[in-house]
Amino acid sequence: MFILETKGLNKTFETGQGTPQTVLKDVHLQVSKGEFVAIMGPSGSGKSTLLYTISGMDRMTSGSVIFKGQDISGLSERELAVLRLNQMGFIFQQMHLLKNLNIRDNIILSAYQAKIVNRRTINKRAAELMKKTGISALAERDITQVSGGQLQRAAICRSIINEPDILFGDEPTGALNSKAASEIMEILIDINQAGTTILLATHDAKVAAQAERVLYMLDGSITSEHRLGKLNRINGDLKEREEKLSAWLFQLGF
Ligand SMILES: Nc1ncnc2c1ncn2[C@@H]1O[C@H](COP(=O)(O)OP(=O)(O)OP(=O)(O)O)[C@@H](O)[C@H]1O
Repeated sequence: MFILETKGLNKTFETGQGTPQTVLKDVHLQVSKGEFVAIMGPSGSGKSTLLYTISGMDRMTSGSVIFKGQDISGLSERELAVLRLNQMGFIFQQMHLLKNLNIRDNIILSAYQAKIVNRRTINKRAAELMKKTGISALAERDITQVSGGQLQRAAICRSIINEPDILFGDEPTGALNSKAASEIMEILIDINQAGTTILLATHDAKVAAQAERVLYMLDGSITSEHRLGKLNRINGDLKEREEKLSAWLFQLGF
């Protein structure tokens, strides 16, 4: 069963200089429930635009996006906002945490807004997530008083507090050193193994090698895909996966 499907998805930006730019071209994508999919491709190939369009943050020009059996192209802005709040999680670099709130309040804010469960449950869930991601001691800190890796952990807690069906990530480890990046990936894999579907864009083969399937985008289209299968954490086959992925990317000229 597909949790997410796009059919003939196109996105054209009006650039203001008279020449519209078509950034997504006839994208057909199918993501199964519980899958972990990475999107790679050169800078400017349309990875971020794809994530924004699929999640309804940006309007598609034509085509359709079917999420959990529902075509979301006809939904109003308000309906899309509710869908995103309740069923989707985002770890995007542009979506900063709020400066006037401490770490805990940043994490719980969207859950209070969603009102799916009561505040007591939300607070309990936030405490569990902070514990799991190792930031419990930082709950009261201002977001300017923690490291980039710690901030990213808080962003992850915030993105999953409403227990989304799907988690979108745009370079979720992009700004981090390699130790912090691999710790974040551990957390994402835990989330995926607990059942959340993950779709993330990355330039980093080490990150993508942990996904089940890697898609390659070129000039607005998905031109190729590489199936790696589920990561076996116990046997630690990451190095081999990374080598296979790098060889594939090399063939594609990446
Ligand atoms: N709001 C916008 N208006 C006009 N053009 C845009 C807009 N957003 C993105 N683009 C253009 O769309 C193309 C794809 O951009 P996008 O950010 O999706 O690529 P990307 O593959 O995510 O790149 P990167 O790896 O550098 O993040 C680029 O040429 C970009 O300039």
